[in-house]
Amino acid sequence: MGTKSDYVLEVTDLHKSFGTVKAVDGIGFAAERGEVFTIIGPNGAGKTTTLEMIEGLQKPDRGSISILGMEWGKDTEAIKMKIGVQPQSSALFDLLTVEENLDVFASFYEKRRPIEDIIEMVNLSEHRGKRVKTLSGGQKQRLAIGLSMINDPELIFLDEPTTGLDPQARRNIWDIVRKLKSLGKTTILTTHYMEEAEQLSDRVCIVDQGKVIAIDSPRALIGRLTREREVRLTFAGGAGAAAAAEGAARMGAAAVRVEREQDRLTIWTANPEETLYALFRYTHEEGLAVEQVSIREMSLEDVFIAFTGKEWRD
Ligand SMILES: Nc1ncnc2c1ncn2[C@@H]1O[C@H](COP(=O)(O)OP(=O)(O)OP(=O)(O)O)[C@@H](O)[C@H]1O
Repeated sequence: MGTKSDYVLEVTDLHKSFGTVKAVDGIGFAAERGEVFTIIGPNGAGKTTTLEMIEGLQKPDRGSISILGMEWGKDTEAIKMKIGVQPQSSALFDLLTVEENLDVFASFYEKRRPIEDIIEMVNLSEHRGKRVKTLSGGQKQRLAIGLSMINDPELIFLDEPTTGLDPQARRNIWDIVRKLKSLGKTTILTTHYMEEAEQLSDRVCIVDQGKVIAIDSPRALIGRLTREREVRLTFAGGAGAAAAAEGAARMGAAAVRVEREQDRLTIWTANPEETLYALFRYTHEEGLAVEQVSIREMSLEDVFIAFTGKEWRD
């Protein structure tokens, strides 16, 4: 982590307005070589506009973008050789086969990754001779990612590669992102799926209203949340047993808040272990049977809600 030369992409104070709408309002970040860097944010946060400026498709009103030390305008052709942008599915040639699509895209570049390699990497060996129009949504997305790799780029942009795919198809795409990482590629990802961001990202950048709200690893972001955990218990003895345990839980020093609904007890505590230890000692002494117990882990979704004040929806 850290020295300036490790940055593959540096974005500084980026601005872009459409009329009175400030789509991007001072966004800055730097992505390190080999990491999966994910931008998440609510609809309209400015993710696509940011990516399109980085990809050279839109011109910023203000701010700078450095890609492998190069700049759009000065080093345009050189940048194009070094980056890979996943095309929209609609940009694929429907009547051509998987292999023919790769051939066409390959013809745009001098430096190429062998097509054989790519087909294997995106797991399309069995479908190489099929026309694009006969492929499933997930297969098309895999081909699109394959096309972004055709020039063997160092930096790859995947804009919502799994949107609309079923869970298995999404996981197949995750495998490809992990393979890219194992090859040492840097991936800039956007997604609407929190679980995906949490699973795949080395670092996550939360964007809201054109601004960066937080950047860190999923673990570190979750760690910034309050340390309280939610502990839930149900009791075989029903509401009476839960009420007795509720009294005991309220006596415990670690519990911040206790709620009971029928036979279910919910305790918010900064120290779940201590809380449970004290509570189990009590239930054991009183002969109360605990039926179920769980501690809810904080997720990236909780982080998102805490930082943006907005509910998340897939
Ligand atoms: N070409 C344009 N003309 C006018 N307004 C635009 C244009 N492109 C984007 N905007 C506005 O800029 C804001 C940011 O849009 P952007 O598409 O970058 O957000 P996003 O985070 O990618 O959203 P989503 O998650 O819905 O894809 C929105 O308010 C959007 O309506």
